[in-house]
Amino acid sequence: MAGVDYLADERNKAEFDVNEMKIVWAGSRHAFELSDRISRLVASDPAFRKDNRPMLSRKELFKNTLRKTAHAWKRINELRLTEEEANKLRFYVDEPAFADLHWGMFVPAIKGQGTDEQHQKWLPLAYKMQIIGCYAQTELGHGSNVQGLETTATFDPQTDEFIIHSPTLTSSKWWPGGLGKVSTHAVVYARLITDGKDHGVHGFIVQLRSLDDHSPLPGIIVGDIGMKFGNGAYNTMDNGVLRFDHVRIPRNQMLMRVSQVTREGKYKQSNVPRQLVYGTMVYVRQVIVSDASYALSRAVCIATRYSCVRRQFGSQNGGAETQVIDYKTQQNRLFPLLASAYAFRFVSEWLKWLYTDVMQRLQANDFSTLPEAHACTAGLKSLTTSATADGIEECRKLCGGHGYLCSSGLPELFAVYVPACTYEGDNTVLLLQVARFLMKTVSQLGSGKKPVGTISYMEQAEHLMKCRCEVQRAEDWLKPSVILEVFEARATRMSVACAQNLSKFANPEEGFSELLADLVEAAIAHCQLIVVSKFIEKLRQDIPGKGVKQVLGMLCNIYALHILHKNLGDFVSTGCITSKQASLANEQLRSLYSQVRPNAVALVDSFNYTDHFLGSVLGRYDGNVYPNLYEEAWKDPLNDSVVPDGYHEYIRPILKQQLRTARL
Ligand SMILES: CCC/C=C/C(=O)SCCNC(=O)CCNC(=O)[C@H](O)C(C)(C)COP(=O)([O-])OP(=O)([O-])OC[C@H]1O[C@@H](n2cnc3c(N)ncnc32)[C@H](O)[C@@H]1OP(=O)([O-])[O-]
Ligand SMILES: Cc1cc2nc3c(=O)[nH]c(=O)nc-3n(C[C@H](O)[C@H](O)[C@H](O)COP(=O)(O)OP(=O)(O)OC[C@H]3O[C@@H](n4cnc5c(N)ncnc54)[C@H](O)[C@@H]3O)c2cc1C
Repeated sequence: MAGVDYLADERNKAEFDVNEMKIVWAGSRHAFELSDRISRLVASDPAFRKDNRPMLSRKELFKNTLRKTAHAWKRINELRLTEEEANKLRFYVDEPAFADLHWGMFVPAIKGQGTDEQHQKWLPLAYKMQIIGCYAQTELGHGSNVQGLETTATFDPQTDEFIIHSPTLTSSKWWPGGLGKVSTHAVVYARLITDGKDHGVHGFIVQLRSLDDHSPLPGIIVGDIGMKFGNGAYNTMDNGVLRFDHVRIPRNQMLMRVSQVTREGKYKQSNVPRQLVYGTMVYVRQVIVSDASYALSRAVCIATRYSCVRRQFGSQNGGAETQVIDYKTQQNRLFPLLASAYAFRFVSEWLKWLYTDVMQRLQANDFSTLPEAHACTAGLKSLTTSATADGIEECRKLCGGHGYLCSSGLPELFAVYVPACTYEGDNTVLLLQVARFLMKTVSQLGSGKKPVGTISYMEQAEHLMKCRCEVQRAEDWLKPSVILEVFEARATRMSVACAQNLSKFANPEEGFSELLADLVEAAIAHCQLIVVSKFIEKLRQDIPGKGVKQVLGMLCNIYALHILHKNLGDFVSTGCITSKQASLANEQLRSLYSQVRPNAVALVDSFNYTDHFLGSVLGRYDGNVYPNLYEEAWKDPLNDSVVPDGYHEYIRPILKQQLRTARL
């Protein structure tokens, strides 16, 4: 029956204004309207169909992606979309493609590390896509250890050129998205060598392919690195391999904002920190935090709607069975993920602000907030992507058997998403960067250098080391001040314990290596505190709309108390809370689940996702799951014929043989 809303009862239960919540989720009325308009534009365009992806061979899949990307570019130009609108359009097309790296890394690398003259030369070409670029940093032998990269860029003063070379197999560039089959150019990271001296890794703009016939330029070997995890999924992307055999580029193609090589071959450093060479990664990590909230919210939307449709057990006197969402176990698995999606959304908004602020300061030669920006982007990238990858898989399990079908949308979402735990910095490696920042902060306590920003809580380290949680009743756990203090105390105590253990080692690096696992846990505690505190800050703002602030308050408490519950070891062993207070937190959590329950579907409707974007039969807006699931099955190519290909070759002979055996 077309047009029936099977989730209408659920929607009627909502205790808040969904339209206002949509605006809170989008960030502003403008952002909501833009996003709503562009998502509908994409959903209504048959060229952006994506349900057939898992069935396509790699070649068909890739060509399809090229077609869609070209169509998207055509629409962007025809409709004269702004940069913000074009980004949204690519987001809703929902297919990883070379263009993501062109716009997301190649252009930002030139912007961030190039000089004004380089901007003038390269950016107009890139903006018009007259050249297509990628970000070629990682090599076969080294990804995390950027300082260990082996590709060389040797200055030749005779010709005023750099010679780009891959001296070993392990120096082959390996992984860059868009490199394998599409990019005409790349920002290549290579060791700069002048006059026999190695100045470390720097960025260079290198042309890879002819702009006439797309063939690789002389001295360049380039190709795709092969199939990746999952059907469809990230295989739409041409992650590539690249080798250079003494390829010459003009001197002015070294990105020279951070350091320069003069005509005479002298190496000079600008008045800016060397770490700005890593600037593109900071930018992208910030974007990845935002993407985490979208990916998790998408999975949660599917699992929540389906959990309301799905009924199992509990029928009394012939009545309806229980909706699976009403099982406390389902709620205990689902609602913290729902809360996390909102938490990540708000922390990503704050992180975007932090990044913009750092960029403005950099323009004014103020580099003081760079270390904090690095620690926050690295730590939050790690925390949110790990939680999202695990969360998508949990949502799949929350949908029972049907979650395993591609038509649920969850397998592909997981396969596309899970490399986010690795790219832009392996999550453990990034947490260790946060840990270094924490250890440095602890070592400076009492030195007169005040910790600022997200680490300013450490200023109260003396108090936080000995304070006792005041909770006596379950409701006390609803006080933001109580939650903040226990999270601050836990983070401080874990960092200080690591610092104390480190001080037992004569060699600090040796101590750091020995304590890696503890350091990672301290870093996670610090990052979880940031997420909790930014959610609480959000709630201190004026949020209009009936019931909106109240329901967000519930989600904030669910996020914090669930983390507390899952990490009780930390909170209890560091003496931040007692086991009695832990059980009161759990009691409060159960009560919060009951309060959120009637709002669950409305909370996922607030993401405002179209059925096209969700790409899930289980997560359909109208909840009409079963007939569509049934219909979807018949679309599988295996069902094109009643008797499968291979029957005569393989099935029939077995059956015949069994028949003979049976007769014997
Ligand atoms: C969408 C999908 C596309 C995917 C694309 C990709 O994956 S692209 C490929 C993505 N690839 C990756 O993500 C690779 C991951 N690996 C890396 O990012 C780095 O090699 C590293 C950070 C792990 C180590 O760095 P290192 O060997 O230099 O060693 P070190 O630890 O000694 O640090 C020295 C100092 O620099 C500081 N600092 C460091 N980074 C930054 C920064 N970004 N900003 C500012 N500062 C930074 C650090 O705090 C320290 O400061 P201190 O204490 O002296 O004041
Ligand atoms: C889908 C995808 C797309 C990508 N796109 C690009 C791109 O466009 N451009 C680009 O340049 N690169 C790209 N990459 C590469 C990516 O950035 C690297 O794979 C990533 O930075 C991890 O580095 P690695 O592979 O060297 O991992 P490794 O560092 O080899 O990690 C292996 C294991 O060692 C551990 N480990 C490593 N170092 C330490 C340490 N110091 N302490 C403790 N444990 C450690 C890690 O935690 C991990 O468990 C992409 C990768 C993927 C998967």
